[in-house]
Amino acid sequence: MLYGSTRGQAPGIDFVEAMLTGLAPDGGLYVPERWPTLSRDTIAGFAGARYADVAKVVIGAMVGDAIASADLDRMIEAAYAPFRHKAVCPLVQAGDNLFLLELFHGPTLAFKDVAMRLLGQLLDHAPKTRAARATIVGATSGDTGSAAIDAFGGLDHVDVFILYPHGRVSEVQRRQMTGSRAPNVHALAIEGTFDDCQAMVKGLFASPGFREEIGLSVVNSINWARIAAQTVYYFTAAVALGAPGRPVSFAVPTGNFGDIFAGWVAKRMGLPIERLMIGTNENDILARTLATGTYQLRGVIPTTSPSMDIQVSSNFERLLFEASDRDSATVVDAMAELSRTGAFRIAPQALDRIRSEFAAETVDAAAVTDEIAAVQRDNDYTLDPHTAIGLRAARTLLRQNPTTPVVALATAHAAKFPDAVERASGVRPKLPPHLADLLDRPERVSVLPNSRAEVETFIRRHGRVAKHRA
Ligand SMILES: Cc1ncc(COP(=O)(O)O)c(C=O)c1O
Ligand SMILES: N[C@@H](CCOP(=O)(O)O)C(=O)O
Repeated sequence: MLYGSTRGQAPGIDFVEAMLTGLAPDGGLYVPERWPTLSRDTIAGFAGARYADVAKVVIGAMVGDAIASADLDRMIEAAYAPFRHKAVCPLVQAGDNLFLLELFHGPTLAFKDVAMRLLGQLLDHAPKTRAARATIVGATSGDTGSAAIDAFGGLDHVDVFILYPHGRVSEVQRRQMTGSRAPNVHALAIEGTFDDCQAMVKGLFASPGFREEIGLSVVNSINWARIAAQTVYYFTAAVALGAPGRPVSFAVPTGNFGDIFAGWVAKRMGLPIERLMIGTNENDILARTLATGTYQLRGVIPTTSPSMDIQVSSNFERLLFEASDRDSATVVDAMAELSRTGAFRIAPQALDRIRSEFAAETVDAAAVTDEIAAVQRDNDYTLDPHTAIGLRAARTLLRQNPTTPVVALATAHAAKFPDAVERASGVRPKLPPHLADLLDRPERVSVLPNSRAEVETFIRRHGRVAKHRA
């Protein structure tokens, strides 16, 4: 099982190398050279299975022989043990043929835990087997960072640097990052947007020699291992609703396009997914792209769903590669055009393919408020603003086709965004007991300008891995 870059200029490597490398040396994103598939019988066999057991099969197909299966199975068991719900990612009914897939039962209350807990296990295992030490970086609009800090905090051969946009995350998200006492963890508040943070992370990989010097990897969904782990819950949800005998659609609140791309991967592996619905907030580059065929950057607008205040939707590169018959020259040209002009056009055939599998809806702040209020009133269920976007988009899909079940991904616990939720519903959601003292924990954070050079210097100065390697 080998992985190659969407930009076609990096040698094929196995799953573990792809995970440790993060971003390919040519600036592209790793994808399997050949898509693994699961037979109809295998998928049917997931009915009633434990989440971890489904994960062993689905992730195992993507890992190939890069990790001994007994080791992988052990790591998967350990990854999902700390989840607060026995089903790990339970499905709850929200209406006729309408379901919520709760992905927030991990330690930091967002879907990021599902992949990050496993990544923590895999990265802890990999340096021992490949004799490496690692420096992990991540750009976050709040959730990836908290999940990474929780998963990697305290590991002694890994340093973690998380870049978040100063003043643009919720208080709970910020404190989850700045409240860590682990000496290997560094929360960096960058004077810029999430897109600036993500550009800086990508820039660190392009900085001559830096990647090798510090053993750099990244925990965003540009890392293939994140996508692989996020694929599993599409299988468990669809099978619970009758797949493979019955198609299912998904509505996904979307920012960096990682979570919904994992759904596309599940479909490519054999899961009968009818439609993948992109739900966006006012930062609606993906909805505009589907409507016009032009991927065009605009300034980021702060919204009540801050984790999705993203314009540069990194994983769209993977979809573009697939929709363009895996032609890396098309991707290279598009990405060059994007950096030169802030936009690129998608060829008509590729656009048709994308439109045949995906739909998109922009859900503005007023609709988010309505959705939270209505679900609180009608179902006595408290939505977070990101989940409200997914659910609103799911209702649209259901109106178009009431016979196919639609699953909306519930990507965060309402308590991560208590102010927006209380304003909409009148209910102030409480943090679960393990985070009850979060707002009293002392904070540790470094505020840095939007400058790659300054971040690079900070990592060299504060990273134990960097010092060890020097
Ligand atoms: C709570 C929440 N929902 C949805 C998303 C969107 O996910 P993705 O970036 O994978 O599209 C994010 C992060 O981007 C998030 O943190
Ligand atoms: N919403 C994310 C943004 C980064 O997304 P990722 O899935 O690519 O890590 C966050 O909360 O950090």
